[in-house]
Amino acid sequence: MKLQLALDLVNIPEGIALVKEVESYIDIVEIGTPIIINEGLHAVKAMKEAYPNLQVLADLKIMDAGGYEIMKAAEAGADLITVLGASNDMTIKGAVEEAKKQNKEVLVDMINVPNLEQRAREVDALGVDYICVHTGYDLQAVGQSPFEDLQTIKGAVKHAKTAVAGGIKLDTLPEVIKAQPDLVIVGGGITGQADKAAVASEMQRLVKQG
Ligand SMILES: O=C([C@H](O)CO)[C@H](O)[C@H](O)COP(=O)(O)O
Repeated sequence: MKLQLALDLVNIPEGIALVKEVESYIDIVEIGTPIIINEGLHAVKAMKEAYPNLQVLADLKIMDAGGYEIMKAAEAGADLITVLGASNDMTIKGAVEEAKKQNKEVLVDMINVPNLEQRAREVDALGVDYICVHTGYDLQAVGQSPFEDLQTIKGAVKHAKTAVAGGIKLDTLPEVIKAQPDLVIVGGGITGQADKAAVASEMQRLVKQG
């Protein structure tokens, strides 16, 4: 099981400084969609240059032009790139094909997919690397969480690795780990804490313990 730190509400220098505090406790650093909107793929390039030993995920949430957008993120140094589960199969196929060419991984974000179990099976058959259940900020704000969705896809996905994101904190991490995802994604649960290193270190301990 791996731990991914999601950076969303910082600029490039703030993100690089934040990762310095938790570098040894995380496997993957995510350049979140808000950062990419603000800074472009330069943020991915800057993070990879600053931390060549960490994997960098570009949260592009690709919805169309799968192959082209994967190619651009790969050029910037991303190791993993997100594509939306709600996009067309042709988009996901194009993304997977290009990612394989570039030796990169595709994480399909199932945010707002209504027929989760069926779509997870379909996406799994397209050869993606990860399928991720995700409760976004707007649904977290009305009390939703991704925990039940994780159970749903665990029963449906046979080939891809599974991932979970959306409001995970230190106190809810044990419940998440029980469902045995391959990847746990945490944003505010680390970035919003006063002692980020202490929280990330404890999260790493729990994740490694499985
Ligand atoms: O993907 C995310 C969100 O849609 C904003 O882009 C976040 O990175 C993801 O939800 C993890 O962050 P937290 O919910 O703060 O853990």
